Amino acid sequence: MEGTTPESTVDKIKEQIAENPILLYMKGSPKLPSCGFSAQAVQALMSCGEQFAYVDILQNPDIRAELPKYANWPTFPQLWVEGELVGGCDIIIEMFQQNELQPLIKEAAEKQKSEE
Ligand SMILES: N[C@@H](CCC(=O)N[C@@H](CS)C(=O)NCC(=O)O)C(=O)O
Ligand code: FES
Repeated sequence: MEGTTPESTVDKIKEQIAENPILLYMKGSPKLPSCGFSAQAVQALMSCGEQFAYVDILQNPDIRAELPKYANWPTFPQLWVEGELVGGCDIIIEMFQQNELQPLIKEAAEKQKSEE
């Protein structure tokens, strides 16, 4: 993309994280994930029953390059809730199995609804 700098990409990332209380950076889309790790994360997240935003990092190579540095997390998927990195696929699945994911997601979704 013309005029894209690492700084402008980080600004874009910060904006996405600030504006979307439940945000999944993934490969592909929730309907058509391009990787098994992203597919697993989507499945766990969808089973929480709330809407979430996503960014397909395969369509956004600048974000793919900069987010791991910004997040200090090397891989995708990355789940961000209320401005904070929750983790990748393993953590999402682990939290889901421990029944910790749903309350986190529900709370973020409730907060957003009450602000609308
Ligand atoms: N164990 C990881 C699996 C994710 C993973 O290994 N992702 C790799 C392959 S999809 C990745 O994002 N590599 C960097 C890249 O493709 O930009 C997790 O818990 O999320
Ligand atoms: S794209 Fe190959 S492991 Fe995710």
